[in-house]
Order: sequence, then C-alpha cells, then structure tokens
Amino acid sequence: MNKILTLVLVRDGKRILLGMKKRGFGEGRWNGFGGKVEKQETIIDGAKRELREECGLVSNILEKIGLLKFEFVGDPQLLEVHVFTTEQFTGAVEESSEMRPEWFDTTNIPFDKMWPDDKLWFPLYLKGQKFSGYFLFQGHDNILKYTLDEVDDL
Ligand SMILES: COc1nc(N)nc2c1ncn2[C@H]1C[C@H](O)[C@@H](COP(=O)(O)OP(=O)(O)OP(=O)(O)O)O1
Ligand SMILES: [Mg+2]
Ligand SMILES: [Mg+2]
Repeated sequence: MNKILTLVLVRDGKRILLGMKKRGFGEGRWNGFGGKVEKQETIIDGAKRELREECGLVSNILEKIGLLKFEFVGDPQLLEVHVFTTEQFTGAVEESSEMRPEWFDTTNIPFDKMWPDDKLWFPLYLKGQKFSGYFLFQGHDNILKYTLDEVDDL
C-alpha cells in the first residue's frame, strides 16, 4: 500500500514560505510543510495539522494543486504526496523541532538545496497549473525517469 503524505506551500504574493528540514526524511533540504497522514484523519486535515505543527500557521483554506508519486529503487513502498497551497492563513511563523521557516521571493527559490523533483514541477505550480507526476529515484539525488502532466482536476 502507498504511504500517504501531504505537502503545503504557503504563498504571500510574490513570496513563498519554505522550511529547512532539521531532521528525518529530506533533512538539510528546503521544502513545503507536511508529513504522514494519520489513520484517523482525512488527507486535508493531515495537511492542516502538519502545517500548524511545523511552522505555526493555521489555514482552513487549502487548495489541492498536485499529486506526486515517488518510488525509490530497492524500496517497494510508493510515496503518494498530496500537494496543497494557500494564501489565506493566520498565526505567526515559528520555527519547530522539524522545520526552520523562511520566506523566499518566487524568483529566488533555492532549488539547489531542495529535492531534485521540485525544479521540474514548481514552474507549473507558480503559474497556477495543477499537476500530477511520478518520479523514480536512485538514492535521494538522482531521478532515473519521470512523468509530469498538467491536469484540470485532482
Ligand atoms: C522525493 O521527493 C520529494 N520531493 C518533495 N518536494 N517533497 C517530498 C519528497 N518526498 C517526500 N516529500 C515530502 C512529503 C512530506 O511533506 C515530507 C516527508 O514527511 P515527513 O518525514 O516530514 O513526515 P512527518 O510526519 O512530518 O514526520 P514526523 O513523523 O517526524 O513528524 O516530505
Ligand atoms: Mg514533516
Ligand atoms: Mg510533521
């Protein structure tokens, strides 16, 4: 069975909030906020919870913008990452034990310190296009093959 995860990208006009992952999967990389969906919660509730836990922001309006599937050579479990965005949030941005948040201009996204797939699908996200993708990784740095499609609905 796929492992279900969330990823939330917070926008404020021309800025995007990313977090430097301080521990665990993806440590040392900038990413949106998210994680594993728990058994008793819906995917969107999991996305809201992870956003609050990891950077202190509360949002009740998350828009689903992408679905990404990741496979790693030698690991039979597929990661299914549900990607959301919001421009409507309350609260103050706070560092957590997992993430150190920082605002970036959308023209200056630190792709060299992000997962390598991000530079492929971020341009779609930034122009407001929904997307669906599959990436096969060898280790954490190399994409062996991928598909990425623009979609109307998710
Ligand atoms: C492989 O490519 C990936 N690219 C991007 N951009 N994001 C990814 C990739 N693989 C996973 N992710 C995202 C999905 C989640 O937001 C996190 C991974 O979840 P995490 O380890 O942060 O799970 P938590 O439940 O938050 O962790 P704790 O159990 O420690 O709270 O990365
Ligand atoms: Mg997380
Ligand atoms: Mg978490």
